[in-house]
Amino acid sequence: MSSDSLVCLKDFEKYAKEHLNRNSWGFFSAGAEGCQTLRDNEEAFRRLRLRPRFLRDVSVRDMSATVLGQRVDMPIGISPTANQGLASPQGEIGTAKAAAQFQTCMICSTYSNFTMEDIMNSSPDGLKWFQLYVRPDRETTAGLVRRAERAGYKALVLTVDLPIVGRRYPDLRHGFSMPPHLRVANLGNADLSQNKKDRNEALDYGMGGPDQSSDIALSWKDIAWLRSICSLPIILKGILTAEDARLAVQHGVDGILVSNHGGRQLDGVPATIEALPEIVQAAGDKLEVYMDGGVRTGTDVLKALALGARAVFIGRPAVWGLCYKGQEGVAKVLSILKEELSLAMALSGVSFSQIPAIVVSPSHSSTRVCYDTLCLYMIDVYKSGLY
Ligand SMILES: Cc1cc2nc3c(=O)[nH]c(=O)nc-3n(C[C@H](O)[C@H](O)[C@H](O)COP(=O)(O)O)c2cc1C
Ligand SMILES: CCCCCCC(=O)C(=O)O
Repeated sequence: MSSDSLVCLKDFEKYAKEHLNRNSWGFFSAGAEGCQTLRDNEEAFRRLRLRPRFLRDVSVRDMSATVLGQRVDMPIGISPTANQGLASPQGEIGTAKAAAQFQTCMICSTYSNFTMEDIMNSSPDGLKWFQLYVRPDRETTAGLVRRAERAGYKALVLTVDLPIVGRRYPDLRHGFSMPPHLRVANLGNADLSQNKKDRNEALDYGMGGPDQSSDIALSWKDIAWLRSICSLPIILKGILTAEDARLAVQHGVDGILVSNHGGRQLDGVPATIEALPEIVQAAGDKLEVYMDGGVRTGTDVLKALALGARAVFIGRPAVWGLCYKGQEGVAKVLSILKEELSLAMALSGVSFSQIPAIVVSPSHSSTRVCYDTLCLYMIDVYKSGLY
């Protein structure tokens, strides 16, 4: 299949579905339980409408942004996904090189198949953050954090929405297993993947089972502990409410990545694009807010930016690209999204991807966002009843 025939991210999803085996496709595509949230992440974008403005000279569109003081060429980064070796032998190294090629941010999972050092060394000039799962053994966790800092990662992304792994039916039905050639590289191949027969132990990660791999007792006080062992900025990934956003501010966190783990954890939580506005409002100018979940087109990116995200991240679409052609496939996915964002900006009269000010008006049925000194209205059709 030539790359010309894949023109949108959904084409890459189709390709991955046709080419991955059941084990890998099941792992990458799964959502939790009935997959309400998984579906809603994409559908909620479709419920939003853009109000374009014209005659605004859109001949130059600047898509660059800064995240925690670091410049990126576009406000579209790559979220952490475990086990990218299931999609391509290039694994996380292919993804990292593509992200560096586009001068954008890649978040590397604790559960990568290459070590964080190998990933960094493959593309040292690209901006990388390290995603952390806090393990019950604090010494192991501290070791990961220190290694990430030493290797050159610029932030710690602490995932907070996975005290226990969600119930994902495909993994339960078929018994997810890691092929023997892949390893959980950062943990020296800790026993996270041994073809367990017991379907209740789902992902072989031991989550919630006897060999628990994530610290279920993790709490707000541990932010101070993390701060005490490293000097990297801390981003919380998985926050979905204004209440928790306010706590994040109180605990001196540097950023929030609004996420529902791609619909893989608690089914029934809001789509991330719906959760975003209350978090942006609660965070004010105290910390940076990013989002992921269901971003599939340039207009999705524009909607998230208009609702106050500083940048968006993609999870599965990068994996689909990787499956298609390794680094080249991920680069193609990024180039499509970038091109679509550029087009969406031109067609809506927007010249910059950074938002100087946000005004959320609770009394109004729409959320009013000052964008590039213009006003762009995002109308939630459910709330407004206008359509
Ligand atoms: C196969 C897969 C593996 C994931 N692994 C991780 C992980 O290791 N750490 C993490 O914080 N989030 C992980 N996530 C969640 C993603 O970081 C991200 O939140 C989600 O995929 C975004 O939604 P999208 O796939 O619709 O873009 C994973 C998601 C998928 C689909
Ligand atoms: C101990 C954590 C296992 C999680 C595996 C990776 C992940 O986040 C996922 O959604 O899958």
